[in-house]
Amino acid sequence: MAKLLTIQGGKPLEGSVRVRGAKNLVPKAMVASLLGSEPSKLRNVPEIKDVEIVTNLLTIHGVTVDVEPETGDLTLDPRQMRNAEHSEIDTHAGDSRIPILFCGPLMHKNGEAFIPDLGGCRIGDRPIDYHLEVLRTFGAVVDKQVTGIHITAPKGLKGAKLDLPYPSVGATEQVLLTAVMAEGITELKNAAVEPEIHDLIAILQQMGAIISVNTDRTIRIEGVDRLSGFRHRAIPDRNESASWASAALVTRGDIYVRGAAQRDLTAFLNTYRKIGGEFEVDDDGIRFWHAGDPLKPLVLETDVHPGFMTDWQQPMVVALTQAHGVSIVHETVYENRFGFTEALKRMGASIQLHRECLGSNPCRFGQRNFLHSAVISGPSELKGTDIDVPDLRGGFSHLIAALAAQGTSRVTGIEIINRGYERFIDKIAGLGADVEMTGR
Ligand SMILES: CC(=O)N[C@H]1[C@@H](OP(=O)(O)OP(=O)(O)OC[C@H]2O[C@@H](n3ccc(=O)[nH]c3=O)[C@H](O)[C@@H]2O)O[C@H](CO)[C@@H](O)[C@@H]1O
Ligand SMILES: C=C(OP(=O)(O)O)C(=O)O
Repeated sequence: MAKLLTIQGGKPLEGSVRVRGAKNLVPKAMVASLLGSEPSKLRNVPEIKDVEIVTNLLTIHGVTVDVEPETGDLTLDPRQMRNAEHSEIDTHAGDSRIPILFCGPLMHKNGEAFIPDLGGCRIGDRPIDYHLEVLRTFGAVVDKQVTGIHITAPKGLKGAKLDLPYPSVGATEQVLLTAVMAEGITELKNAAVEPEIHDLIAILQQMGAIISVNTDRTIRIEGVDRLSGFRHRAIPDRNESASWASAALVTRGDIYVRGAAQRDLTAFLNTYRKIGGEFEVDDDGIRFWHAGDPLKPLVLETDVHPGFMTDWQQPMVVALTQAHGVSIVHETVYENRFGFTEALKRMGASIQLHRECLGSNPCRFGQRNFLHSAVISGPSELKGTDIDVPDLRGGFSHLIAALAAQGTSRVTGIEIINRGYERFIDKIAGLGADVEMTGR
């Protein structure tokens, strides 16, 4: 029988949760360890599915990965690295987006890479054209095959002048992980500058890389012949922190998020204050709570860093269903990130989706046929329903809507949420939620 989570809603979430290393950094740091001639140690690693997937991928490439789940200490030893069989790699097709980042390290170390079809949240087309274009500019030869891509560098990888059409996080990481050991200098314009990118740069610098970041989104990398290992504590997961903050608002609760870092949440905290949420920062985390006054509607646009992160959008939309008035959310990073609102509407929320750009940020989706703006009228009384989780953040958003709703919700597909939220059922139960898991 498939796993089923039954939620009796209507109780405020109250108490404390711990957030560990960022889902959007930890797997990339693990990939970086491939570049080292010595073992690396990563601390603050959460027990999430994406870490398990990358552990398996590294293991089949001969890397020894030792994990202490309780302390979150991970040791990665690449000294026996080897090429993996395509059939072994194929078993990870569709699991996550991380395999595409193996290209540079595997080409540097093994002379070739085979990358399976990617997974990740279905929130848009998510092409990899920028990745392939930058790899080709470094000198790679890309052979698209039926089950993935085979990539080689017969003449070696050489530093290049690159300019991304959009500041893609993944493509920036692709450049970093390839350029650090490419011959000569790489200059990347229009790079992503998310906190997770800076953390990856810190890791690569520890390994011996030479990387500078300018204020104009330009990153300059001087290739080196050899990298050693790193010892690093992963930055906390700002997206999980923001998710719990929204959960406190939606359920009229009070949640202390141990490990949350204010530095990486500036845009989120500004929005949280505008909607009427309260927060208090201390040395160990941030307390988030609903102050009791009616929540205020907002006009919000997602953007690349330092803007309002797209991964915060979905839980925040649930909070906006409880605000008094009309809110507008313009999603400018992914063309199709409002699919999760269908279940919210079934729960009683009033949300209309629009193809037009309802905002002032230049957006790539305006002249195309994508429902990427939402108008939310609140407050709505939410009622429990049956839900099948569509994607990671959409799934968490459905959970918090169900926790706030009157009545019972039955949620399937919750495994998807494990990709980025560590022990989330224990956490919501610890915050006082009335939940029951059945099935396996
Ligand atoms: C594992 C991970 O870290 N995932 C995060 C990462 O995803 P990811 O790195 O996949 O996201 P990108 O920043 O690359 O994507 C941003 C936009 O660029 C487009 N694009 C990207 C690459 C490409 O080759 N061609 C192209 O058109 C995408 O379709 C999307 O519209 O950054 C996103 C934006 O902050 C976050 O939402 C994800 O949580
Ligand atoms: C979109 C996300 O992740 P991924 O890129 O791994 O699909 C996310 O974390 O919200």
